Amino acid sequence: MSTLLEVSGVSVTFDGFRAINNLSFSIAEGELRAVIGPNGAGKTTFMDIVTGKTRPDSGRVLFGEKSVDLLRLSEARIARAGVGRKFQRPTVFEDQTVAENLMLALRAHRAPWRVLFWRPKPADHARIAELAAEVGLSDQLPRKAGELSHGQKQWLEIGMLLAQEPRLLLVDEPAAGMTGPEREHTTDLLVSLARSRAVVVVEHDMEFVRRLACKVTVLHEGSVLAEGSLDHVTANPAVIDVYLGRG
Ligand SMILES: Nc1ncnc2c1ncn2[C@@H]1O[C@H](COP(=O)(O)OP(=O)(O)OP(=O)(O)O)[C@@H](O)[C@H]1O
Repeated sequence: MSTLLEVSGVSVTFDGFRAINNLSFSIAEGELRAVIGPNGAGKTTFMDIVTGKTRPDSGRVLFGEKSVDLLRLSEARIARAGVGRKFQRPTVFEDQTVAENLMLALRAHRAPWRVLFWRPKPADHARIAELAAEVGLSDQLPRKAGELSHGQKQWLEIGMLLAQEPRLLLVDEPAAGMTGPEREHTTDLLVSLARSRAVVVVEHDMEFVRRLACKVTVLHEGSVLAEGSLDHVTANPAVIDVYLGRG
């Protein structure tokens, strides 16, 4: 599989504190990857760098077959280049229906001058039905988003991100606040999304990570401490020492 994202030698210092320290790793096209690590390991900062919210002091972040340097692009251009990010808290429009939320996301995907003149076409309605089916909300399309369960709101937001057709989806702690069945649906959803795009999941819940059955990167003090299957990294004494042993 070819490389989609390559982070190399990235460092960020906040007020003299090195939050990301010479971080290097790569994500393949269509890969599902879990990123774990103790509080303060740099997981959020890593996502902030890839999405352009935080600018590193040094290093490179290359994306796609043309190796576009994301560090030269604005946040909006990074999103348009194919990087989507799902924050921990759902940010759907509560007073709009599920269908309207998806429609807004489709509309927002257009370049700013196009949004102004955009009117939904039959193909857009079909796309909304497709997006809803992809995240398991086909039977919820007429409902107000505010009436959905926490898990359903999260899936709706994922559906809205899919409207941008990302090639890389970054997902921050999806299992937080979900019921058992919602977690199961979310694992299945992430696994199925990764069939046609790369998905990077930051998560603390080890059972959730186990069910993803993917390669795991352990961050510690802003660098990669270990990488491999969950069984491989959780057997690593250094990982047990800094992360698992503390629980
Ligand atoms: N804007 C900032 N200014 C100062 N320090 C920051 C800033 N952002 C992050 N940090 C620090 O950088 C370190 C890495 O933080 P980060 O949020 O990336 O860790 P994390 O692995 O996501 O942790 P958690 O699991 O708790 O979310 C922390 O020590 C944090 O306090």
